[in-house]
Amino acid sequence: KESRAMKFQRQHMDPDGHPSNSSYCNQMMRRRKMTEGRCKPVNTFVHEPLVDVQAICLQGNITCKNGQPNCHKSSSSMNITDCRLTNGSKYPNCAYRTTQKERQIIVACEGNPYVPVHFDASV
Ligand SMILES: Nc1ncnc2c1ncn2[C@@H]1O[C@H](C(=O)NS(=O)(=O)C[C@H]2[C@@H](O)[C@H](n3ccc(=O)[nH]c3=O)O[C@@H]2CO)[C@@H](O)[C@H]1O
Repeated sequence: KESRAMKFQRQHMDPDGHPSNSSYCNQMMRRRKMTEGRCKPVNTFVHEPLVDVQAICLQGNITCKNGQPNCHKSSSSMNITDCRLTNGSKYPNCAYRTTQKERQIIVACEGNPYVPVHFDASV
């Protein structure tokens, strides 16, 4: 069974990648298995070393969107790509808009070791 930490990495980590073109999201959402059964509407990939994203959990606690207190915001902005389902998209042909951004990211951390398990938002 896939751990929550490994699920976070599958869904959100792409340290060596970057959207070279507009099909980055179409390819990566399939490759990382987020278009099975349904097209995941929104997903962010982070183009930073895993250790830097794991270090976010050491930042001060902030409240997550779901009200839990185990979220943390990165101290600096990070290279990310937002993938957002387009209006004309029809399952199983999940069509995404690829947008590259530099944003601080907010993740939820859990467990021992205390690591990212959920991507909350970018700001
Ligand atoms: N505090 C917590 N502590 C621990 N666990 C927590 C906590 N909160 C939730 N989980 C868990 O995480 C799991 C999960 O998949 N949550 S999810 O909201 O659907 C993820 C969002 C995110 O993947 C994506 N998104 C969204 C915005 C953006 O900029 N970029 C971007 O990628 O869209 C998704 C939907 O918004 C679920 O099992 C829930 O129980």
